Amino acid sequence: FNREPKWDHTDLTYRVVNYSPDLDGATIDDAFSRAFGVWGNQAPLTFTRREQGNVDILIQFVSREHGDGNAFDGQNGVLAHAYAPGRSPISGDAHFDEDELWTLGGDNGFSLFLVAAHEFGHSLGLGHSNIQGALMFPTYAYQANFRLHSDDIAGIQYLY
Ligand SMILES: COc1ccc(S(=O)(=O)[C@H](CC(=O)O)C(F)F)cc1
Ligand SMILES: [Zn+2]
Repeated sequence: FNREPKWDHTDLTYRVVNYSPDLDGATIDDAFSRAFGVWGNQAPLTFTRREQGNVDILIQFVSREHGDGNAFDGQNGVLAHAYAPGRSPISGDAHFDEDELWTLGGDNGFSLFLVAAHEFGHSLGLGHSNIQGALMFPTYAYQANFRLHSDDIAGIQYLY
């Protein structure tokens, strides 16, 4: 998606518009908070959740065509997508495919924490890494004990 360099502020806000039925609300909120923390630990960025009003990063669970011209594809395939920083309303927003089974453990389904951490990388301006093992590598691979790769750290510290 259109690539803006980075946010012009570091106190970022986000709102969870709706929740997946796959996990309870508190678990989803915690997964998103931990996913933002992955990046907040490496750069001078803060992330504040807002219950309503204008925010930088709008988070939604949606399926198929959902109004941005980038329809989701049902179960598997594309799991989520996110928009780069910028001034347009959709800039920074992250959409998660509701046709996936969202979980946290490594068994069936996809880790909402891992996918969110990757998507929020895009929301912050990161592209894909060519290093397998990096969070920003373009394909999903479950990691039981998640660790950010040095390439991910280099990327976020280059930007902020
Ligand atoms: C580890 O996090 C992710 C890996 C792969 C994906 S994806 O397979 O949905 C990817 C979307 C993306 O790169 O964000 C693909 F292009 F559709 C999403 C999150
Ligand atoms: Zn990606």
